[in-house]
Amino acid sequence: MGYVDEVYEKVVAKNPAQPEFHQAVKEFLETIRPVAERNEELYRKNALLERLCEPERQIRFRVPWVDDNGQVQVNAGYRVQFNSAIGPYKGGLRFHPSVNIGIIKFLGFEQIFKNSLTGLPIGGGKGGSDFDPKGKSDREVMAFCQSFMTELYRHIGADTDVPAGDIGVGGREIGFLFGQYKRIRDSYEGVLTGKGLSYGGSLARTEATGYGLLYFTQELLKINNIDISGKTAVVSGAGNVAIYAIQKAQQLGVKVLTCSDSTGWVYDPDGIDVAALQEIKEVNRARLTEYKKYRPNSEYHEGRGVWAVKADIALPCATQNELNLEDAKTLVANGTIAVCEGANMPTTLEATDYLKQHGVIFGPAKAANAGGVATSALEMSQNSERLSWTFEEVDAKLKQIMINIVHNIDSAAKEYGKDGDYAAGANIAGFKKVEQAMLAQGIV
Ligand SMILES: NC(=O)C1=CN([C@@H]2O[C@H](COP(=O)(O)OP(=O)(O)OC[C@H]3O[C@@H](n4cnc5c(N)ncnc54)[C@H](OP(=O)(O)O)[C@@H]3O)[C@@H](O)[C@H]2O)C=CC1
Ligand SMILES: O=C(O)CCC(=O)C(=O)O
Repeated sequence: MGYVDEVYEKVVAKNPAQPEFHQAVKEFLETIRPVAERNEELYRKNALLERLCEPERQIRFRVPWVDDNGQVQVNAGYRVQFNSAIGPYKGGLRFHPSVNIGIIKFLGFEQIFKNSLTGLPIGGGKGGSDFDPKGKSDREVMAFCQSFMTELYRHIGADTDVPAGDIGVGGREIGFLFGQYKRIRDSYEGVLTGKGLSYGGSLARTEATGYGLLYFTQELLKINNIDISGKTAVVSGAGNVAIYAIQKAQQLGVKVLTCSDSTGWVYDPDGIDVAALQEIKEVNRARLTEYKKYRPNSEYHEGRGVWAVKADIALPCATQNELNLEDAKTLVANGTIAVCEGANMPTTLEATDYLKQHGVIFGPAKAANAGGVATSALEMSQNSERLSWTFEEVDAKLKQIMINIVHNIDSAAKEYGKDGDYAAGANIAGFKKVEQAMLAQGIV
């Protein structure tokens, strides 16, 4: 048994019943195996991989709040501060009933390497709660956010840990969280990103993850001598990432045929109408069943099904493990040329292997969706210098960051004899910088 296998076994033994965390660690360790073998003595002596897989700090706390009927409710809150070797902890907050410590740890672990790939000085962290904002009044969401921040504030700060949004946490939630932090700390600082434009937010942060995904996909296809323009795409999700991925795809000449939420999915043969989607999801917080009212030619189906629609490009933008082996087989049978991940870990390990074995260009999440956190880091820069950049400035920087990521992961894959394996390239390139910083900083 080699070093990486030993480390994986220890992680599973020390963190029982956390399948998503195990999956993320396994995917990472398998792909950096050649680097670990080349440096085995050094890594073993410094327990480098063992330290990398152990969060620097993890916090779980009670979040009590009162609902509109006067009933007290209790949720669990989490923040996992995974690795600060290259900068303050940075990563989103997820509010969804499925949240548990294993989910937050997988997300925090991925965030370490994603943030490294951006080239910006940000460490990895993630947090959230099993609170479900769906169906709650604005007052209930505010009560929850205030209670959540009443504990979280003591662990975060502009130079310590800077949370942002993720599933279930958008502009409304960030506003309530920021207001409570400022009130408790009496400090107006860039402690959160994804803020509103009137109180320190950055232009283009709302669009950044989706736009970045498309800049990444465009460049990845380009280095494979394929022009993105004129292609068709299937997208899953109908939230922040999906909406702006669809918008940028259309600007680049791609026809997007589908989107989905947790109850069903839409097929629109004329291309998804982004304005309709924004009104349904961002303004009305409604279900996709509404879409047909805007587009009578479209179809709505209950359940899941977007991967069965034939298209050139697949962009999973909803949640983890939403694209399984059967879906991968369908995509290959349909002649899909590329899968680029907007969501975090949306493709199962078996599906990823199948896609790679069948020549599908695979853009892994930690590279493909890094545009969101990269733009968050640009928001931190603007907050530090107390200036705001124009949309065009931020968007141009975002585009260049995504182009750089494509070339860096391509070179890293080639350097270790894994030409075209961009998942390996992303893990290796992201890891190398963190590894150097950890070794330089001693045993901490
Ligand atoms: N926001 C960001 O900047 C970034 C987000 N990501 C990742 O992108 C993904 C989407 O995030 P984001 O768009 O921000 O989140 P949103 O909450 O805005 O949207 C999430 C979308 O995915 C659907 N969804 C969520 N959970 C499930 C589920 N269990 N099964 C089926 N559908 C589901 C939601 O449907 P419904 O409304 O019905 O729940 C909704 O359409 C996540 O994996 C997130 O971690 C990655 C990088 C940055
Ligand atoms: O903007 C951020 O800090 C984090 C975005 C995020 O949650 C992610 O990259 O998964």
